[in-house]
Amino acid sequence: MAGDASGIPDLDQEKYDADEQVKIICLGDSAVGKSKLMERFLIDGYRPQQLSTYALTLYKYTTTIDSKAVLVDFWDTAGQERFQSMHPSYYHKAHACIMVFDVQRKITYKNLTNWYLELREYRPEIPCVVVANKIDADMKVTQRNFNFAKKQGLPLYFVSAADGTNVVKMFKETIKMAVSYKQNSSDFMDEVMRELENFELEPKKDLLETTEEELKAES
Ligand SMILES: Nc1nc2c(ncn2[C@@H]2O[C@H](COP(=O)(O)OP(=O)(O)OP(=O)(O)O)[C@@H](O)[C@H]2O)c(=O)[nH]1
Ligand SMILES: [Mg+2]
Repeated sequence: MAGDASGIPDLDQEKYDADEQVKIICLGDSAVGKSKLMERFLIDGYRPQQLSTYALTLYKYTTTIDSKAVLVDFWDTAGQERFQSMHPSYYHKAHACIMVFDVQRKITYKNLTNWYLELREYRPEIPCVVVANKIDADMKVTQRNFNFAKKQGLPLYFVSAADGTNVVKMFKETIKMAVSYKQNSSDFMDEVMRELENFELEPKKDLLETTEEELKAES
């Protein structure tokens, strides 16, 4: 979307208006349905912003939590299997992670271990949810035990991007966790970032005024 007359892009204006801003990343093998899940959730206020034609899509979403305006940046990537791992900047300052596997392909479940290890290398404490996608293809899978989530103490959601089952619930709960993490995290770097964000510059003294006063004082 084009910027307004003052030349300030809309996205910056949104950032300015928000009380809180969080970044949520999405991990998982190729074709597990990461992008389809985002599209399903954002279908009403859908505004993808293609930062790179190659690997990264950034989705903006605004919502209200406890009467505060929250701006969510969802980060989605493509073709991850080609890289085996993500660039560190993908994890940088993320406040929550959605880790997706495809209930129809066992290997995508097995690979969660690798994704999780990498996530924890960069973001040891952020909330992470495990998402079993494509349950529309076989509802029986919801009876199966997917121990990875239980073992790691992570919430598990059975969802379908195709028919929408649990998609809104999963995203809304993840956003809440991200906001709560951002506000309460005891991670040192996060605390520094929080301080910097809340830091307001003192009104600058008019330089000319100062000079005149100083001149008077001197004379
Ligand atoms: N049956 C079914 N198919 C799905 C579902 N979600 C995604 N798909 C299909 O799975 C394929 C991959 O979905 P994407 O969302 O592109 O997967 P991705 O994880 O973003 O893949 P990359 O961008 O390559 O990392 C597409 O053909 C989708 O139509 C679902 O809930 N049910
Ligand atoms: Mg994708």
